[in-house]
Amino acid sequence: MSDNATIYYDDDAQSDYITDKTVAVLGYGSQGHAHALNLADSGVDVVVGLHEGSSSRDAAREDGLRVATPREAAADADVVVMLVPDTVQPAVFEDIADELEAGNTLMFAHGFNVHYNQIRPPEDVDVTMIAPKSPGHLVRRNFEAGEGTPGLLAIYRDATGEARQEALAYAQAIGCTRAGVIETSFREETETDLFGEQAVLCGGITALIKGGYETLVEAGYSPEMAYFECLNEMKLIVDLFYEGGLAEMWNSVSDTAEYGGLTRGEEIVDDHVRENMQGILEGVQNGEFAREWIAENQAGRPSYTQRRQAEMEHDIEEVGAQLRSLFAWAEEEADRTPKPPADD
Ligand SMILES: NC(=O)C1=CN([C@@H]2O[C@H](COP(=O)(O)OP(=O)(O)OC[C@H]3O[C@@H](n4cnc5c(N)ncnc54)[C@H](OP(=O)(O)O)[C@@H]3O)[C@@H](O)[C@H]2O)C=CC1
Ligand SMILES: CC[C@](O)(C(C)=O)C(=O)O
Ligand SMILES: [Mg+2]
Ligand SMILES: [Mg+2]
Repeated sequence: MSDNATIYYDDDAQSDYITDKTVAVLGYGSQGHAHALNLADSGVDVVVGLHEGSSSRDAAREDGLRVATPREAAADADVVVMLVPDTVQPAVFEDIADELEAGNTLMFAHGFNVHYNQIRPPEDVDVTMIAPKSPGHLVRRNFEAGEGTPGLLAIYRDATGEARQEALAYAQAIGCTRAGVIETSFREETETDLFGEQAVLCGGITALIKGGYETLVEAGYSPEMAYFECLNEMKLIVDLFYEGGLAEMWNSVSDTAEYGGLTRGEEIVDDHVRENMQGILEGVQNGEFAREWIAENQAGRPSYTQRRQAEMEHDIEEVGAQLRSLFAWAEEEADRTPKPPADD
């Protein structure tokens, strides 16, 4: 553990810094529904802010929450949490900005818009972040199971002198201090999060899976074999990392797999791949990725739409859907798995 890491747990938080307040959760998607429901279960007064035509309004109401427009919710609240997609946050901020009063808090779960100057919050408002290091649906699932989700805390502006205590109380209310909350900055959270999702967690891993699958299928092996080997078993291997680090995985696999993996892994992720990772990190640090993503949205998302479609049409998706429907637990899983938002 690095000497200067500050990690907070339940005992470090005083719940009344958030239970005495009204929190407006703007958005009811992956993070929004999890924060709103966990806060409400922790005794916080929550209002969900969604635009009039929002398809999430019914879901929030059915879950027993009060729903208003983002402006009304912000006007009612002491703490406003931006949990709409990063690309729509600047417009939502413009809409609610004059409802923020001195001493209120504007909160984020990711620093993109503050770090890249797409949102400039007023000077007299606290600006904080509690960023769960997890997809939102697991933030809710873990909380309901009595477990926690690790998170990050960052203070961009402490106008009231109480920003840290309030953010910690919020982290406790959504279950993050059960697992541990690390203090960081908006810059560090933004850059590491973007790098991680591009190079490793989302981009890197899907490219590795598809590369392995295509290599086997092109060599004449059956798509079903390739699917199980390169995608399905990935989850089982990652579960071992999660439980006990790299060592638990290496202990659990055969010596043959361990020797093959230790000798061949670095042939795959070689110096060239590491140079590419450096390039991705530089693009995040110098703002090139942010400018590209903002321009992509301004242009109506042409590249995003085309790449997303191609991903959905990859053979591995068809084979996977067929195989998963045969799993004995498929029906139970389908009931438990939250549906993704329709258009995102
Ligand atoms: N996804 C995740 O697990 C993680 C996300 N984050 C961060 O959390 C934040 C939220 O991300 P995420 O949960 O993925 O977001 P989602 O894409 O899941 O948010 C969708 C929600 O936002 C609403 N919404 C969309 N457009 C607008 C608008 N113009 N005005 C008001 N509401 C709108 C949607 O309503 P409707 O149904 O009407 O479209 C829906 O309720 C981002 O900053 C993200 O980086 C951080 C950690 C992990
Ligand atoms: C890994 C993707 C993520 O950063 C997350 C779930 O933490 C995101 O932006 O959704
Ligand atoms: Mg993340
Ligand atoms: Mg992210």
